[in-house]
Amino acid sequence: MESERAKLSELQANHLVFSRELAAARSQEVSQKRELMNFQDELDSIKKKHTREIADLEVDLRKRDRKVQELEEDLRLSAQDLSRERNNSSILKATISEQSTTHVALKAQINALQAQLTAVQASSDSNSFTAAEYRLKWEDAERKVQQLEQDLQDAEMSRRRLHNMVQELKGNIRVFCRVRPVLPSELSVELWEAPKDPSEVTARIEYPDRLDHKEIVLNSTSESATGQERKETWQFTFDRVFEPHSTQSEVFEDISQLAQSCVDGYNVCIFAYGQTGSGKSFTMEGGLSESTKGMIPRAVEQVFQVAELMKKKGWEYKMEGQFLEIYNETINDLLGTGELDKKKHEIKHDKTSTRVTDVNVIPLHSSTQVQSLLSLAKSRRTVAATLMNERSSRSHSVFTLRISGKNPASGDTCEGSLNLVDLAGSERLEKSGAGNDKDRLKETQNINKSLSALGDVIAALGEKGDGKNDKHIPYRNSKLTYLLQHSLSGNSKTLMVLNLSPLFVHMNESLCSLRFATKVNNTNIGTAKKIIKASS
Ligand SMILES: Nc1ncnc2c1ncn2[C@@H]1O[C@H](COP(=O)(O)OP(=O)(O)OP(=O)(O)O)[C@@H](O)[C@H]1O
Repeated sequence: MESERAKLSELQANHLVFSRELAAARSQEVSQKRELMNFQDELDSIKKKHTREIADLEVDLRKRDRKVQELEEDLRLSAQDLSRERNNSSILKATISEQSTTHVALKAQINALQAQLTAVQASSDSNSFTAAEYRLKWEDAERKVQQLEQDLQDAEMSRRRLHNMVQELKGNIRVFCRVRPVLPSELSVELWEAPKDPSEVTARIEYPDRLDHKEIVLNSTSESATGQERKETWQFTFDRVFEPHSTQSEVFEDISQLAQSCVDGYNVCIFAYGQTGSGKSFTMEGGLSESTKGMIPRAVEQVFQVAELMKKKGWEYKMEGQFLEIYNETINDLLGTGELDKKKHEIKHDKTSTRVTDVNVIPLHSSTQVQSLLSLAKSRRTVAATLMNERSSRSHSVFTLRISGKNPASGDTCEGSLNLVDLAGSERLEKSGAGNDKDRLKETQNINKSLSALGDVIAALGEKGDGKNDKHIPYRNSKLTYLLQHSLSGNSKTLMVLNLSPLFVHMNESLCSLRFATKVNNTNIGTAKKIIKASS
C-alpha cells in the first residue's frame, strides 16, 4: 500500500513534470508559430517589394529599349546623311578638280591665244597683206578638197563602169552555191538522249579551192551488189561557193556590185534555187537582225546608197517595189490589202519593161520601208498557207525593185530593175509525197513545169548566144519566165544562188540541184546591156 502510494505520488509528480513540459512545449510552439508568421509576413513584403522593383525595372528597360531604337534610327539617318554628304563632297571634289583642269587648260589656251594675238599683231604690223594671203591659201585648200571629192566620185563611177564592162564581157549567167549549216533541230533526238554529232548527219562535202572558193566536192561510199566498197566523188565548179559558216554579209559582198547596177540602167535578176529547207528564204529575206537580214533588204539599201551618190552628178531617181507570188501558175499580189488576192493579174510587156495588171506597186522613199513590205508579204503568205496548205515552199516569190532615173542637166534617162526571186522547192515528186494527193500533185507538176521552163529559157538563150539570133526563146511556157522575160533576156544580168542542205539524207537531191546549176552555169546568155536613153 505504502509502495503503491509512493508509486502514485511518483506518477503524479511525473505527470506534473510532463504537464509542465507540455505547457512549455506548447508555449514554445505558439511562439515559433508566431515567429513563422512574422517570417511569412516579412517574406510577403519582400516579395511584393521585389515584384514592384521588377515591374519598375521592366518599365525602365522598355524605356531604355525605345531610347536605344531611337538612337539607332538617329544613327542610321546620320550614317545616310554622312554617306550622302561624302558622295556630294567627292562629286564636288571631282568637279573642282575638273574645273581646275579646265581652268588650267583655258588659261593655257588664253596664254597661247594671247601669244598668237601678239604674233598676229606683230605680223599684221609688219605685213598687212598676210591676212589676205591666208584667206587665199584657205580658199585654195578648200578647192583642192572639193577637187579630191570630185576625183573620188569619178573614181567610184569609173570603178562601176569598169565593173559593168567586165560583166558585159563575161556575159554569161553567174551561179553561186551556198551550203547552209546543220540546224540544232537536226541534231536533237529524244529528250533523254545526247544530241548527235554533226558528222553523223552530214554528207561528206569538201571545199578544196581554198583560194578562190569556186569548187565543191561531194563524196559517197556504198556497197556494190558483190559486197565491194564503192567510192564515188562528184566535183562541181561555180563562180563562188559559200561554205556553211559564211555570213549573210559575206554572201552579199559578192552580190552587191550586181545588185547596184540596176541604178545604171540594167535589168538584174537574182534567183535562189534549191530544195525545200535548203536556205533559199534565209538567203533572200533572212532574219530581222542586222547580221541575219537577207539579200533583198541589203540590195535595196545598196541601191539607195548608190542613187544618193548619183544625185551629186545631177541624177534624180524614182523607185518602186512590188512583191508577187506565183502559185500553181497564178499570180498573187503579196502587197495587197484584202485577205486573199482573188484578182486576175495579167503580164504586160513593152519594149523594155514589164507591168502586171492590178497589183500594188509601192513607191519606195527609203530602204527601211522594205522590211515592212517583207513582213506584210510574209503575213499574207501565212494567211494563204493556213487557208490552203503549207505553200511558201510550193510557190515562187518575186520581189521587184524598179528604178527610173533622169538627169535634167544632160537630158539622159535610164530604167533598171532588180528582181529577187525565191524559187519553189526543187525536190522531185516522190520526195514531196505528192503521189497520193491530187492538190500536191498539181502543185509539184506546176513547180516542175516552171523550173524546167526556166532551164529551157536559159538553154535557148545559150544557143542564141552562139550566133543563131532568130532562135525562139520559150518565155511563154511558164508564168515565171514570162514575168521575168526582160530580166532573163540576153542583155540582163542574172545570178542564180544554188542553196544546198548539208544533210546526208538530202545528198541525192543536192546532186540533182548541182547538176541543174552546172547546166545553167555553162550557158552563155549573151552580154548585158543597160537601158539608157540619151536626150533627143
Ligand atoms: N545560212 C544559214 N544559217 C543559219 N540558218 C539557216 C541558214 N540557211 C537556212 N537556215 C535555216 O534553215 C531553215 C530552212 O531555211 P529556209 O526556210 O530559208 O529554207 P527554204 O529553202 O526557203 O525552204 P522553203 O522552200 O520551205 O521555203 C530555216 O530555219 C533557216 O533559218
